[in-house]
Amino acid sequence: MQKVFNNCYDLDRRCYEKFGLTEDILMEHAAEGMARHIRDTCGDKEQLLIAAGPGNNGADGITLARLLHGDFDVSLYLPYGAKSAMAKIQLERFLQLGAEPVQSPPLQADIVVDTLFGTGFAKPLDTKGIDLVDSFNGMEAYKIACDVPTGIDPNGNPNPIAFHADTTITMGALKKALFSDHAKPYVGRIEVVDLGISRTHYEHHTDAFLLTQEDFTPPLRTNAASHKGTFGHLCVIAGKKRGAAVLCGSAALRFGAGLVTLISDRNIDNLPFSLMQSGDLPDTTSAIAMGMGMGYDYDPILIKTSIVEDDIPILMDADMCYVPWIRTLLEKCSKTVVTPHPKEFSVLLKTLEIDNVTVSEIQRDRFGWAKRFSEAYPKTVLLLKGANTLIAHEGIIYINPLGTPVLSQAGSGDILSGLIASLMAQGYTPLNAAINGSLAHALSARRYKGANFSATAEDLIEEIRWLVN
Ligand SMILES: NC(=O)C1=CN([C@@H]2O[C@H](COP(=O)(O)OP(=O)(O)OC[C@H]3O[C@@H](n4cnc5c(N)ncnc54)[C@H](O)[C@@H]3O)[C@@H](O)[C@H]2O)[C@H](O)CC1
Repeated sequence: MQKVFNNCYDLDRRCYEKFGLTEDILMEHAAEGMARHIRDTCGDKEQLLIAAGPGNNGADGITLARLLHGDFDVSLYLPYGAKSAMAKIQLERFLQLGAEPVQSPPLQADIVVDTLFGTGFAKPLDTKGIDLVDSFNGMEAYKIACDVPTGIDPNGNPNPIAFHADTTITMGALKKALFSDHAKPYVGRIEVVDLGISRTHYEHHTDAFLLTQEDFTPPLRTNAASHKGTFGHLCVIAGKKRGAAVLCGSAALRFGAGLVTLISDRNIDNLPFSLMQSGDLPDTTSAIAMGMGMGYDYDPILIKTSIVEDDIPILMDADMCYVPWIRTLLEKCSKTVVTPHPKEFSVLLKTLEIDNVTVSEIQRDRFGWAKRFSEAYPKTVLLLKGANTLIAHEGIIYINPLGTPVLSQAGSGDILSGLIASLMAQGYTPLNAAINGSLAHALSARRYKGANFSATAEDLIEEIRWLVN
């Protein structure tokens, strides 16, 4: 897990006060990090265009121009001039080389480094900025963004457009803006550069963490004297669209639940042999999944009472966001996970009378809304689906950036529910179940070898068998 911050201004200040570093030292390391990346990965390329803005993001770029001048054919372009104190100092140092900034950017370059605006990006790009970013995006070049791609605002939204980076080299620590859904197409690969001090020392407290593959803890079986009851009994409520419950149950079984029963008052035809069905909740139930394909008029009487009385761990997806009695479960049960996509989340916020917001308002501030929900319902783990899935609990947010377009497929959400509920049935805490279920979902998609448009829900379930670490 890596720490993620709103921005680095407080961390920089702490560096000056606690470790006696200066802005100049930090900046030299920022630029040296970019220079190292360019030397290591672009040794065969010659023409380097650096577009530098007026502030310290631009100052990083001017510093980079000095570091690489002589080794590369450097064009330094300053469309807004050099305005911050450090930008002026760095420009003076650049001029001492006998070099000059160019008056207009070359039409083509091998490498384009965007150092126009970083964490100080404060208002929409003006026409000049839009035209520049647009022309850079159209170039066939290797594109590097310094800290944050220009145009991405602090909430991670292109405003109104953004630099399309192949790689973003971010300074000191990861920033939330890089992990919004809207920023995902723009950031490319993300690298963090140390600023004269290890990240361990540079980073401080935060409320957000980035999940990596190394965080994945699969439910490997270590108990040699086990039996099927050792690994829990998941019950999936099968409502109107029974296929959703079958996919959920099949994924849960594949991910290690000892027993999976579909609960329905009607016979379910063509059920896979490994899934059971029942009209009532069995006494051995160790977790419940409900909502997927359930419909909005499901009669909860019996089920709701047993869930609440026995405080059974429960995963709620999809249609559960629409039913007012979700509130009882969220308030009375101590182990709950809710897994909406943005539209369902908008409905859920309304159902729970937290707020009335549109899907696009949610998508423009996913971190903010996820945090707000988790503060209103601290016992519940929220998993907000998206290109970068967010998992929120007690105001802390975990980001899963590993999802791919392979997952944009009917049934994919039912599988995610099954993976998480399977772990809940096996005794994982709701938070660990949400984290590991979400990682398993993304890693299955990454393992899939077919064309990225071709995976069906069944294909994803097949991939689960290979998730050993
Ligand atoms: N630890 C670190 O992250 C370090 C980061 N460094 C770099 O410094 C920038 C942040 O610098 P700052 O001067 O605060 O902000 P910017 O350069 O991003 O921009 C500020 C500058 O731009 C003007 N401005 C803002 N938005 C717009 C706009 N849309 N149109 C026109 N002008 C705009 C604003 O008024 C200011 O003049 C960070 O990203 C890193 O790259 C340092 O290297 C130290 C360590």
